[in-house]
Amino acid sequence: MTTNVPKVYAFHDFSDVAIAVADYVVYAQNHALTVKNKNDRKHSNTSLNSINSAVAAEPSQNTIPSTATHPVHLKKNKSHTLLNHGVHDQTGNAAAPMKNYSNINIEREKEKDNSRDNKESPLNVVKEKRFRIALSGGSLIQVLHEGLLKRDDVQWGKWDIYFADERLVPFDSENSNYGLAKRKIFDLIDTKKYGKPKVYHVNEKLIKDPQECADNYEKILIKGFAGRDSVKLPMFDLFLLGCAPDGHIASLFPNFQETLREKLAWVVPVEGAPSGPSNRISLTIPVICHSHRVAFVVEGSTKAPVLKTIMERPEKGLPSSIVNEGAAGRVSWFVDNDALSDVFVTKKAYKFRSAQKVTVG
Ligand SMILES: O=C(O)[C@H](O)[C@@H](O)[C@H](O)[C@H](O)COP(=O)(O)O
Repeated sequence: MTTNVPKVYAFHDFSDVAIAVADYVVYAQNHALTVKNKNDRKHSNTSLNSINSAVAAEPSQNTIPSTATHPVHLKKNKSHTLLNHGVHDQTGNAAAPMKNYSNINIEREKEKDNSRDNKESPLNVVKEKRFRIALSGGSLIQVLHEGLLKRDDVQWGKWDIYFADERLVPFDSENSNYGLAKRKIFDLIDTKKYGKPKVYHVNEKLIKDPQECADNYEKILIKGFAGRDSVKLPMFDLFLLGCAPDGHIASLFPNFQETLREKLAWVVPVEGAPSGPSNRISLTIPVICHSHRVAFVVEGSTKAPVLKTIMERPEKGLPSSIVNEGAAGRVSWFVDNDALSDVFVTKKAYKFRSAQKVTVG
């Protein structure tokens, strides 16, 4: 694999991380809610070839079916990998392998953007824009709690919030990502003042069946992203990820090669997770890498060893290294100094982009 070095913003402590992440989120929000021109998406260069080459010990796979307008598994088997199952379009017809998937996708995005630019007045565009964000669980929720809730420029009413992953436990469990985000963020928003975000979580009734739950959540994403414009992959304005000491991001674990190699599904079931609740669902690497921006938020000394591997040994193919490669140029890391101790990487000072003009780190 080639080495793509992401931007790494270093901070003194957790509070500084929270302040900067909130600023970055608001910046992404403002960008998403403002008129875009066609050049805004020119960096939508998700490279499945890069992703392929970044997945350890996996032969390169360039030929991907392209006829379907959204994920193509009507009813999936446990394995979604391209080599293991038939591929169908929306009508259930077999789809023949065609040209390079990512190029077609980029062309379609460009065409759509051009046609939007031509047809819609700026006023209409602004009215219809929504900020689409994916959240992970874990300490990220506390970071957002501390950073976002005290700001008065978060347009919550224009947010569509999805989850990067979910642990398949009841929502009132302390392990539920949605449950945690609800208690720590959604329930605390002054909705009279800022509006109410649309929150898309898994169907709690399906938590006993990871495959069904993943399929159902994928349908929710398809409805949200492909309802108006058919798309091959959803494009989040911002995808927020943590990284666990064992290297997992969302619920994509190192050595779970089948889920890491997934090319077609937007959401996969995960069973037998080595840490935390065993059954989960997760958005996939192609979805993460297709996002307009990806930000990792990592704090604490327990993360230092894994960060060293991610930053210094990308060839190991940890999930975050795959994202650093697959979304190259759109990835930022917000990390405190404890997590960066002993990591050889160029650290940047974060420059505030939204209303405030402060520099921390
Ligand atoms: O459900 C999950 O397991 C999370 O989405 C997961 O990917 C999380 O982001 C990391 O485990 C980091 O969590 P911490 O920041 O709490 O270490």
